[in-house]
Amino acid sequence: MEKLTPNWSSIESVPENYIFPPETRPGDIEIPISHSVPVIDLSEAHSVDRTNTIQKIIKAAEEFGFFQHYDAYLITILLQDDISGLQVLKDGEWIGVEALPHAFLINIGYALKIISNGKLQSVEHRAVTNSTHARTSVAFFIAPSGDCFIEPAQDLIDEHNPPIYTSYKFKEFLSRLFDKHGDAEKVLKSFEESDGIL
Ligand SMILES: O=C(O)CCC(=O)C(=O)O
Ligand SMILES: [Fe+2]
Repeated sequence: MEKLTPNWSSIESVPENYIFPPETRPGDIEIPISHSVPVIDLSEAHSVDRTNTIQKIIKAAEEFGFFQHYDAYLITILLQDDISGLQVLKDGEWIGVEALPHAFLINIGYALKIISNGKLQSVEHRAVTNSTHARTSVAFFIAPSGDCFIEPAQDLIDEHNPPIYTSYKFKEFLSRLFDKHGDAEKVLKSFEESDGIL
């Protein structure tokens, strides 16, 4: 873990040239409400004949976009073109993230949320298609290996900040995720110190 976050507690600011002044930052986009988003029961994906579920997902992805989820790994580095489509869920509402060409968008994954002892939040997000312009995005996932132990970084733990999560092997997270049919919230809860219930 020390190798992953060597100077964590001493980092206080972001270099100036990495910061866009507020007036040049992209804004939020208003999201039209859709009542026709399909709901697909992913528990069927465990049955012997998964083809039907997979076809439903492919069709929904083509017509609507990429379903809502949290990223599971450390960070996702996302490169978008200038067609917006990414949306994040905040206070129960979907907010469109205006695309910023030539910039990377960094999403925090669950593993990093745990390493930061809950200081860094993972955000629920989705990507939607639009009927007039094709959109391309490239996601690069930085993932721990399956045998890597994920736990709150020692530098962030003291008497006032007890660890919120237990230590676990990353492959254990992935296998619980499959057991819980992709419900990452439930899985994360099972790794909380106060919970520990599978
Ligand atoms: O295309 C996008 O903007 C998001 C893709 C995404 O969320 C993912 O690959 O995890
Ligand atoms: Fe994602």
